[in-house]
Amino acid sequence: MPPAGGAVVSLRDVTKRYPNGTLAVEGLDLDIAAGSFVSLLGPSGCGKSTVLRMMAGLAPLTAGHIAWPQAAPRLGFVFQEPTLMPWQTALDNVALPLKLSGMARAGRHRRAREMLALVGLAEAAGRYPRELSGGMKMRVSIARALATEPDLLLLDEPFAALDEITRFRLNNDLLRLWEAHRFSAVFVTHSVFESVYLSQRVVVMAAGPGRLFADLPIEAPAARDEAFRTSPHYAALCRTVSEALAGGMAA
Ligand SMILES: Nc1ncnc2c1ncn2[C@@H]1O[C@H](COP(=O)(O)OP(=O)(O)OP(=O)(O)O)[C@@H](O)[C@H]1O
Repeated sequence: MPPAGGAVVSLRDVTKRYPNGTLAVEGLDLDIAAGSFVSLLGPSGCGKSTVLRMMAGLAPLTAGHIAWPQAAPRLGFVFQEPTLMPWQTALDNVALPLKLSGMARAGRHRRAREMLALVGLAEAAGRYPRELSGGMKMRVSIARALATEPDLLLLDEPFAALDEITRFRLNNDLLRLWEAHRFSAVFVTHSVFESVYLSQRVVVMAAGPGRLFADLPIEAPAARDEAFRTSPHYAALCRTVSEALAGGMAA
């Protein structure tokens, strides 16, 4: 099967077996439409992180292939832990990927300041990670991932360790960033509520081995806000996704 038209990435019959014999993912076909926000949802161990890591080139495939229809797409990765360098300021942490790509100091600092402003941390540029809250550290991590203007942003449960209020706020911030910049996003989560709130599409995976169980479009208003979060429509969508997840867990 060729890559789907308009896809930023296409996985075809992708299988991953780890060296210890664990079959983490088997026969996965998945196309991510350019500019879309897709959540990967599923029980612990169903292979969500493995899929993301294979897309990022951090884990080799055992079989199948991953096609990138657009030449040399830029990728950004946001991990569950913010993974900031403790001895560098927020500004230098955000500027790091730009430094690695060879951008001169003045240019990368200018860009890093813009990115920190985008995530609401303009005032914290000179602070070290130990001086930032968990939510602020995650904002720095997102700013760092966006600094290289990625075509595809891969997020692996970025908000799982945060309290609910911070999580809701960062959900909104991430959506605003996505609306403004329209990068493609693949967001791994355990949370039905988060997946429905953020996504245009929720891909439910089942375990043993990891595979695609359900593929659900989320037909909801373009503006996702607190009114949407408390609407009957949101509740109904969450119920549908929740039932698919229960089916995937029983499968
Ligand atoms: N480096 C590794 N070596 C061996 N097995 C691994 C490795 N990484 C993951 N696995 C196994 O592969 C399977 C899929 O793991 P993965 O982390 O992709 O799942 P997940 O759905 O992201 O889980 P979680 O939601 O708990 O993070 C699990 O059985 C896990 O134990």
